[in-house]
Amino acid sequence: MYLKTLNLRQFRNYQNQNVEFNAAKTILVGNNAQGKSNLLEAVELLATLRSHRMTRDRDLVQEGEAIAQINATLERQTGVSDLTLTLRRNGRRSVALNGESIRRQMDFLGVLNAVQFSSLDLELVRGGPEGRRNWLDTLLIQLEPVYAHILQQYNHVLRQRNAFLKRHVETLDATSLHSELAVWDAQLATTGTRVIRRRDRAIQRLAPIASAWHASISGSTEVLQIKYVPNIPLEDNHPEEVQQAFLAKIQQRAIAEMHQGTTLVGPHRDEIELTINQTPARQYGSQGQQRTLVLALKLAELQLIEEVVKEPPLLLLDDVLAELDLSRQNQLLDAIQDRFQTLITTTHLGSFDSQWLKSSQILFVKAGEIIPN
Ligand SMILES: Nc1ncnc2c1ncn2[C@@H]1O[C@H](COP(=O)(O)OP(=O)(O)OP(=O)(O)O)[C@@H](O)[C@H]1O
Repeated sequence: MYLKTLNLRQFRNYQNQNVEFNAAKTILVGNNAQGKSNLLEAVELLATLRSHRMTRDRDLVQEGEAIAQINATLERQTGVSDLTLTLRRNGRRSVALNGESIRRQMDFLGVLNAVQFSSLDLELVRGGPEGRRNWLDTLLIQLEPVYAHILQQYNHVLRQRNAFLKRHVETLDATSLHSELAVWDAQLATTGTRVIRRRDRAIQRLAPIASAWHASISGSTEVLQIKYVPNIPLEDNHPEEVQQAFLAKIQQRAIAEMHQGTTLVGPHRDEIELTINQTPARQYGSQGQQRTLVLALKLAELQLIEEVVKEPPLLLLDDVLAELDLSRQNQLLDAIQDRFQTLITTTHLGSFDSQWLKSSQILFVKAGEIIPN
């Protein structure tokens, strides 16, 4: 797939900016805080309706404005699509495809696919499980857009169950609490099972690809394993069995839940374990080795999305090339070649190979404006 144009209106520090992409690789150059990452973030939003920066919509809308709009034309094997995402300070969003407004956001997801890679991704190794769950969920949204809906339903039930626990844990006796909770338990188990099974399937597919990339980058000296460790024990990926295990665990933890007034069981407490040579990646080795791991994950995401959607997704490289040593840079560049349309941000062109510079479109970014070369 190929992103042909992008228009940003009142988005972050862009007032009204058109960009035409005319090469497989576009390098956005500029000093810090000029708007390079903002542009990549806009593309990420079109692909996933999420931003890895975890910002609220009111931060995406330009200061002093009520509405921001991101518009793009995208060429796919099936034809050209026009995507529009409108963001509002009050958090309400609307999406349109080819000028027609779309009611369900999941019908918008899956039109543009992109893999985003920034230095924040190192948190996948160093940070807590929430970051890894978010990463996997964002990938799943692109592999199966219906997952966005499934996750939303689960989170909705989870919030309501938590609110119920908080409200009633002190006012109801244990028997009434149990019987009322049973309704929420059933819904939590049904929606949660859908989340768990999809996360499991995605990791089953991603893990071998990531391990292969990792072996190739590290010269086979290190073995990367990615393991889905669901909060509900998962014997096999059968819906009834997962659901039963879910309900059994809720029973086990009932006293603790009442004591703490919050839901302690379910995929909001899942972990995705990353190990290198059987040691947790967080504890294993240098920053360089952790970067190799993240690079392997990103290359695996690219490959898996391509396998599933049958077209190469875009790659958004936010200031990461300079953080990789030369050999890893070359591994990445070899893997990309001209197959994946790539948008790259950098503060200086010095770290780029001259072949790359020759074949790339170079755009200068200054204070929310793009100045062509
Ligand atoms: N809602 C907003 N309204 C106006 N300006 C904004 C808004 N959100 C962010 N900005 C501005 O955008 C700029 C940050 O841009 P961005 O994060 O894209 O930086 P960058 O060019 O990628 O640089 P770096 O290398 O530091 O990441 C800052 O000047 C910030 O003040």
